[in-house]
Amino acid sequence: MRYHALRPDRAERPTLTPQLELRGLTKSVPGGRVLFRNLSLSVAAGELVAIIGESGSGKSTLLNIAAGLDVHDEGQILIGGEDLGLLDDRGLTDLRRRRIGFVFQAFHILPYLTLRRNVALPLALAACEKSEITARADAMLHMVGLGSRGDDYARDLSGGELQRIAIARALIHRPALILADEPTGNLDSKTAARILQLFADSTRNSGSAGLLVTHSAAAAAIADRTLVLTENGLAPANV
Ligand SMILES: Nc1ncnc2c1ncn2[C@@H]1O[C@H](COP(=O)(O)OP(=O)(O)OP(=O)(O)O)[C@@H](O)[C@H]1O
Repeated sequence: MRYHALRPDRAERPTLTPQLELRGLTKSVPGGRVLFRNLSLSVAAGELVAIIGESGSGKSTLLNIAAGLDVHDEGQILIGGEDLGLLDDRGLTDLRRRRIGFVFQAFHILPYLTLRRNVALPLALAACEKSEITARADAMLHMVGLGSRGDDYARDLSGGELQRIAIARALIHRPALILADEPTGNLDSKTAARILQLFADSTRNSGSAGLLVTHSAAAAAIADRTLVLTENGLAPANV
């Protein structure tokens, strides 16, 4: 278990407004089974929190709830201080585009687009100038070590390269919150370790709050805090 006190660079930082706040969340699934009750969590800008837990405990469901993609029974979710419960469908969609980045295990990268266009997709939806989109996409490709490959097609990439593109795309619009669901599940352990380090560094450098669901001890070790999900909410994990 790592504590902030072990990281002087983080301990000296002034307290920041949490980018993600979950307050008293309860979620049950059809049939009445309660996945978790009264769950609370606060994640600051630049902080990376790993969530572990048994298969079926509700980790992916929790990420989806944090993004407003699934509904909860009770509780409140704030992203960058904005209360999701006060938004209609359109407001939620807009908030997701502006403030959230996703990295999924299955990548969701479009094979017949170039790497530059894949990475730039969140900006295209935000209606930026074309020159700015290209410059920012190229900067993100550079950050993930694929700076010379913007014109290549995603269909030609390896699993590790695809995951780097997914990270670049998730961060390009400088989201308040980045959510990652088992981002290295398909990768060999050496590639997974590199991708995780990249994910952690990029999240911290972008000043995003990161929430990472994982089964991997290596992934948990790279986070600032690791929490285990149970029916009673989140508790510090012994890793
Ligand atoms: N809409 C739903 N209807 C019925 N059951 C659901 C629904 N959504 C989630 N569940 C159940 O809730 C449980 C939690 O699922 P979830 O995918 O969040 O778990 P997880 O912790 O991410 O699992 P894993 O580690 O295996 O990926 C599962 O048993 C799943 O079948």
